[in-house]
Amino acid sequence: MNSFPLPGAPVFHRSENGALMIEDLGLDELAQEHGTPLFVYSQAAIESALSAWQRGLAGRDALVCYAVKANSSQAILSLLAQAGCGFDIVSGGELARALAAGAEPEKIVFSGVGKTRREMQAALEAGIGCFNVESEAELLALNDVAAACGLTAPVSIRVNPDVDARTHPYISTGLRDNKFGIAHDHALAACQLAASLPGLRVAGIGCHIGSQITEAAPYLDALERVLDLLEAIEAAGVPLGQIDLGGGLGIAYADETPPAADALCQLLLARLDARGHGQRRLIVEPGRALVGNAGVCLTEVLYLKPGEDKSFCIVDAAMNDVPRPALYEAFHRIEPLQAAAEGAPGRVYDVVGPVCESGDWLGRRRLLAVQPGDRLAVFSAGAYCMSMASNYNSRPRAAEVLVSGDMARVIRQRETIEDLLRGELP
Ligand SMILES: Cc1ncc(COP(=O)(O)O)c(C=O)c1O
Ligand SMILES: N[C@@H](CCCC[NH3+])C(=O)O
Repeated sequence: MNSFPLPGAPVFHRSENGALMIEDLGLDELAQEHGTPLFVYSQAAIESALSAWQRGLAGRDALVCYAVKANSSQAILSLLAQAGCGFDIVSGGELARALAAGAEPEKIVFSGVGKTRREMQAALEAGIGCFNVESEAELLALNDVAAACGLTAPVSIRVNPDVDARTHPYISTGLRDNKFGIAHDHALAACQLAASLPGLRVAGIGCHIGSQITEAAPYLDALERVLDLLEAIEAAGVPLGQIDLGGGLGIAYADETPPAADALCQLLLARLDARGHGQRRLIVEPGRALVGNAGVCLTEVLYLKPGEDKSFCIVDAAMNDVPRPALYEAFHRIEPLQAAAEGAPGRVYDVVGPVCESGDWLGRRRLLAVQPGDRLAVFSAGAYCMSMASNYNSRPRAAEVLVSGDMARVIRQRETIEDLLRGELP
């Protein structure tokens, strides 16, 4: 596995003496200064990922709405907002985070199958750009809330196009038996219902077929199906303005070769043009592709437990910090922060955390030449790690640092024991 380029290269690279670097800073120095486990992100990597989408969509009526769930830290949201990005939110909490980070309300879209009336009201009052509605029952509830507030809710119907995104079953969302979206066959009725409700304004149609998608084909299939529907719905008398193609573009955790964002956008735009829809407003909702390979989780080796059949490298980060391996058996590359001495003996380890679960592993069968006290980087930890981190085993959540060039700043303090106990009553 280690013959592939480092995820996030060239932002992540090794110096001449073998130290692992993020931009112009040594990761080991950052780990020593701020302690471990520690998430470290590159501002340049996030900005360059966003500009690939913006480049691919340049000259069009298009908006990139970052899926906040991938990493919802305030500093990351604000740097994306400053770069002109919109946001895809799925809760009142994400709405508050996006607004606090300086998001323009009209560049916010609200997805999710279970929006509460309270969340709908907050988003309406904030003046968000669109609600991506996932059921007829939700249309009725949103209409009630809008009427009660004296406002009109812009809605886009999220359809389930029944397309196989060819990704892990837990992160596939566009198949008929997933809970997401309005079934293809019900989309016309849903649009007609929305158009008949006085509190709603039909703004468009969309889909989101899954996450960590590494090919363009499922996107093109979904686009074709959405366009077929859009044409049928408009022919039936409901004009639909925009198309939202959701998020889902994958990243290279190992040897995956997902299309580049600008290339994918060009393919999608060419297909829209070919079908005569090139003038329509297009929204995309990437999450992982903007931040996933911009971050690492640094961890220190606590103990080695060599064995005849299996050896364990026990580190101070765990499934509560980097949950993806436990949840999806996901692969994250793991590298020592300092190069091993020439000829140092290596051993094949399972890299595991201190949490009391056999599922608490970060990497399996990794060849490492390490000693207790050495530090490691878990790569591709910018997306769906900190935002899914928990306090399981009463472990305070890690700190986060954002690097730009040779500057580093703490963007989230390490949680304390007081934080853990806050709000609890004896
Ligand atoms: C509606 C919606 N939009 C966007 C995303 C972002 O997905 P990804 O991080 O795979 O780009 C998700 C999560 O899968 C989602 O559910
Ligand atoms: N949490 C998933 C992605 C979920 C996308 C949300 N619909 C992951 O880590 O890969």
